[in-house]
Amino acid sequence: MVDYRREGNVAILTVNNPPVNAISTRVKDGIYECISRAKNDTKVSVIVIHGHGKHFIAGADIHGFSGQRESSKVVATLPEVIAFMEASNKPIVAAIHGTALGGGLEIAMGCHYRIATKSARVGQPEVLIGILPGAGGTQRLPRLCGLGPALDLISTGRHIKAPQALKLGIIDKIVSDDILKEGIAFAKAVIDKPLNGRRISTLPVKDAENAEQLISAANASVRKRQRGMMAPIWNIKAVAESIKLPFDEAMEKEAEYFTVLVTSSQARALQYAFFSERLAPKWEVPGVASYNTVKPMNIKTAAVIGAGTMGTGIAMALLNARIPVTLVEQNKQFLEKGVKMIQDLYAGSVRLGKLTADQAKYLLSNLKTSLSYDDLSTVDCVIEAVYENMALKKEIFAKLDNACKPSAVLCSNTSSLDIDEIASATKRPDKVIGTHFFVPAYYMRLLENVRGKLTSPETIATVQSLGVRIGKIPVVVGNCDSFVGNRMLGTYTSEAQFLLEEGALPHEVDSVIKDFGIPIGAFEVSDLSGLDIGWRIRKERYEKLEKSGKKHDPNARFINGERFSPLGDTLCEKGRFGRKTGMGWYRYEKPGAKEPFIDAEITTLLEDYSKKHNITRRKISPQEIFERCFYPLINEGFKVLEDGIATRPEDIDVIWINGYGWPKYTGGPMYYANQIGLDKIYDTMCYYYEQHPTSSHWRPSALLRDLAKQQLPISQWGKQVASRL
Ligand SMILES: CCC/C=C/C(=O)SCCNC(=O)CCNC(=O)[C@H](O)C(C)(C)COP(=O)([O-])OP(=O)([O-])OC[C@H]1O[C@@H](n2cnc3c(N)ncnc32)[C@H](O)[C@@H]1OP(=O)([O-])[O-]
Repeated sequence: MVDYRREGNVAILTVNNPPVNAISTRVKDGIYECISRAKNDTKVSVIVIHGHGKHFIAGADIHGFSGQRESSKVVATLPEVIAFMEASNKPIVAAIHGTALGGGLEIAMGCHYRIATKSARVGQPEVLIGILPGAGGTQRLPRLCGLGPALDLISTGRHIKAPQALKLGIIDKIVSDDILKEGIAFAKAVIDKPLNGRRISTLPVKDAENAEQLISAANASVRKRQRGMMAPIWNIKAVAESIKLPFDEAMEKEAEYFTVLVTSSQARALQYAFFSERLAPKWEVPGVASYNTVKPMNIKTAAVIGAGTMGTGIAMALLNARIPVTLVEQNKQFLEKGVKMIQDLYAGSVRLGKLTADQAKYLLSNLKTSLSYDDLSTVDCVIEAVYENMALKKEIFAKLDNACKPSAVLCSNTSSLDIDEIASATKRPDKVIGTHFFVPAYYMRLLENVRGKLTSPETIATVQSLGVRIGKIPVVVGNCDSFVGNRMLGTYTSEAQFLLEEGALPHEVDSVIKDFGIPIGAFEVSDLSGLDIGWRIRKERYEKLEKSGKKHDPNARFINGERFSPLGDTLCEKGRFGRKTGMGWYRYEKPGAKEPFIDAEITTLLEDYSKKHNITRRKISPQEIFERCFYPLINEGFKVLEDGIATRPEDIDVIWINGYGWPKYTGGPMYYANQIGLDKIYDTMCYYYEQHPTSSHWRPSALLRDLAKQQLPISQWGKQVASRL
């Protein structure tokens, strides 16, 4: 785990714990033993510590916080090992490449010098997994780079690159990529330098005079940006101790706060989410294939059909990953508008300093445009992103099938339509797959990849690997109406509207949702994305219904015996499409404005609606709003697993965290269900099903019923689910 060798008078410690040199108990013990050996070796004058493989050290082993810990051969804890390193009379140099994160940066701060390659990144990301830098990071970082930057880095968990770390004083020098050679040379040059000023724990905290202001600004920022999360608050509290107490006493406080966090349910949930996000690309379709049995095709060029918001966003996601894109539209005007959208967004990134003008120019140079599918004969992959209309999509796929080379993968960005039916328009259904991106597609990390009945494992592997390449978290799901995310969302939006029929107002429902931690309420999001989008899909369904001989009544509160709320249609008929028309479930100052206001017209509309349908309006408690919005959603997640549409509960949680703003610190709907208790959810579902027998989303899932009896942790019942498929 940690190798020791000597080159002349330089002891070289190599941390070797693939894949990221995480600090397991054995790594910690190894470092302690090797430092002891170097201290005792009279031939050694200086010590270099570096990492084997791609990283210096990416932090403590996250498995160790919730799983069983290995027993330690040495008594020292990580903070003690770091103190032991700092106290060494032989200089220690941390030679950093890849990343020095969390405990990795804390170890580097226990060294007397830190050098790094230009591309190396450092940070204290513990907050993102619900804990704090409990090996002295909250005390050494403010001494090293100042209170302000330390509060920022520790409370946000963001990584910074070596040049910025150098400016902040976190590292001493940027060196070439031959990190070990550089480390040895640097070590030799500092052998005789005095160490007193190099022991960070002995230094005063920089910018301590502005402490009050900096701490209150950090707290205000956390309240705004990381609402509901307990770790950022405790991280700030721990850093604040650095200006109140001497180092050793502040370390005791750090340890105390660390214990509070590491045992919290938020930390467990965040760590579960960390591993779930890394599991998602490793797809598995039981009985069919999995990521480690199939090789993806290499996508060198791509095309996007449709230059609207979705199409341009997808094109940018591909361009950002250096994949040349041909953007196709049906007329010049739409195409020009789309290109302008892309140019404007890149110009914005340049203004914000996220890209240089040259980088933006380079990215745009990979964008081609076309009005003809004839230009797509050589592309490896096409992503269709036109509006949701089956006839149109089938027409496009038939044309693509003729225009593209036989090996090209054809993807649809549909958010709800049947992939098999789309694929049936082609002679290559094995190469057709759904790639459901989320708005804005260049930013949102989720990619829901929908496999059809005939989609080949190679096609699944290709879009999964493309997803990773363009910086997404790709999740494979099966084909059903609205797939996983939107299928579950359907229960939540329906129930939110039923609550309005019975007495709640949009802002009351939204505030319960936001209090739970979802950043935007159901009605706010509906106004944001536009009520007309769902209306168009529903109108297509009504037309289908009418074609099958059933007349659709616009006032109907039931469709095929199933409870339905026509409120969304009513609003659309009044031109209330949401933010874009300045009115939807809320009122806005003007079309396009962002801030929603409670609209008395909506209150009257709801009261009239309830009267017309003989519904006695009542005050609905936040608890009932919560259960009615979220329990059917969770239950639908179990149905999705039951149907084999998702194969793992972790995938559902990843979808909800990354596509729908589900608070990560609750782990996602499936993990959260376990925390509430599956038996409690099941009983509540039964209760509401009795009250609302015409809403099938209240019918409890059989899987939920079975699992409710067993009371197992999610990791165990997740395996049971997979073995049933
Ligand atoms: C008192 C103690 C105080 C200190 C606390 C801490 O340090 S807390 C820690 C503070 N540090 C952090 O929070 C850093 C967390 N890590 C990261 O941010 C990124 O992994 C990365 C930037 C290091 C590499 O990104 P990348 O996109 O190149 O790669 P990737 O992300 O896909 O990971 C590759 C594999 O490594 C695995 N794995 C990774 N890290 C850890 C870990 N610490 N542990 C265990 N495993 C870890 C990961 O699961 C995956 O495994 P798989 O699926 O192949 O079996």
